Amino acid sequence: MTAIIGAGVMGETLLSGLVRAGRRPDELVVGEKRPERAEELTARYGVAVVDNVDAARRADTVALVVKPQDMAAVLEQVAPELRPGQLVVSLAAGITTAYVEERVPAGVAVVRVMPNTPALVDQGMHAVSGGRHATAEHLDEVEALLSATGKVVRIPEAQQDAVTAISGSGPAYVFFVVESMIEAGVHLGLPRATATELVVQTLVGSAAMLRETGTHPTVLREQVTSPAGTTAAALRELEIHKVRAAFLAAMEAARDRSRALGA
Ligand SMILES: NC(=O)C1=CN([C@@H]2O[C@H](COP(=O)(O)OP(=O)(O)OC[C@H]3O[C@@H](n4cnc5c(N)ncnc54)[C@H](OP(=O)(O)O)[C@@H]3O)[C@@H](O)[C@H]2O)C=CC1
Ligand SMILES: O=C(O)[C@@H]1CCC=N1
Repeated sequence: MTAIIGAGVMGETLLSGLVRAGRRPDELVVGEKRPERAEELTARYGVAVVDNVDAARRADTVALVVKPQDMAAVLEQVAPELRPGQLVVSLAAGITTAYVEERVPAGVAVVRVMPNTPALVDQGMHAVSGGRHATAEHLDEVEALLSATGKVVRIPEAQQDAVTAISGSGPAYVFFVVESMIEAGVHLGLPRATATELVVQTLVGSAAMLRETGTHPTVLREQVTSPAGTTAAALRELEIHKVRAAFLAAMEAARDRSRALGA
C-alpha cells in the first residue's frame, strides 16, 4: 500500500501517474484535509481519501507531498504511526533526509525526491537520493514508483538543491520563455492562436532535436544562426539584455531558496 499525503499539484501528478501505470486504486490511499478535494480525488481516481494518521498507519510507503513549510506539522502528526520497515519518501523542495529522519522513529527509511510536473504527461524528470537507512532496495522501489511517469536519476543528496533549481523549477522557466515568445509574436502582428502554435511546435521540435540528435545545444544554435542574419540580430539583443546572466542569477536564487526552505 502506498500513501500520498498532500494531494495538490504534485501529489495529484504522482497519484495520476501511478493510476496510469496500472496501480490498483485499492493499493493507494491519500491523506487530504479538505472534504471537497477528497471527494474530487475519489471520484477521479477511485482511491480512498483518509486522514493522514490513518494513511500512514495503512501504508508500507508514505509519500509526503505537502509544502516544505507544512512538513514539520505533518511529520509530527504521522510519526507516532511510523515504524521501522516503512519507507518515507519526501518530494518537498529543500527538505533533507536528515530533517525527516530527526522527526520519525529510528530505523524508518527515508528517500528524498525532486520531481517535476511534466510527469503529468509521463515526461517527468525525477532525481532521487537515499537517507541514512535507505537501502538499494528502497531506492529501487522509489525508482519503480517514479519511472512510470518519466526519467529517474540517482544523485548525491548534496546536489538536490541545485537539481531543484534546474529540473524541479525548470518547467516554469520554459513556460515563461514560451509566454514571452507568444507575446512577442502578438507585438509583431501575428494572431495569438498562430503565435501560440508556432512557439509550441518550435519548442517541441527543438526538444526532440536535442534528444534525438544528441548534438550539443551550442552546435544546434549555431546551425540556426546564419551570418549577419535574423537569428544573429536577435541573439545580440539577448546578450545585450544579459539573458544568460539572468538565467544564472535566477537558478542561484532558486538553489538558495531550496536551501532556506529546509533550514
Ligand atoms: N509544483 C511543482 O512543480 C513541484 C512541487 N514540488 C514539491 O511538492 C510539494 C507540494 O507542492 P505543490 O503540489 O506545488 O503545492 P500545493 O499547494 O499544490 O499542494 C500541497 C498540498 O498539500 C496539502 N496539505 C497541506 N497541509 C496538509 C496536511 N496537513 N495534510 C494533508 N495535506 C496537506 C494542501 O492542501 P490545501 O490546499 O487544502 O492546503 C495541498 O493540496 C512541495 O513540497 C514542493 O516543493 C516538487 C517539485 C515540483
Ligand atoms: O516552486 C517550488 O518551490 C516547487 C519546487 C520545485 C518546483 N516547484
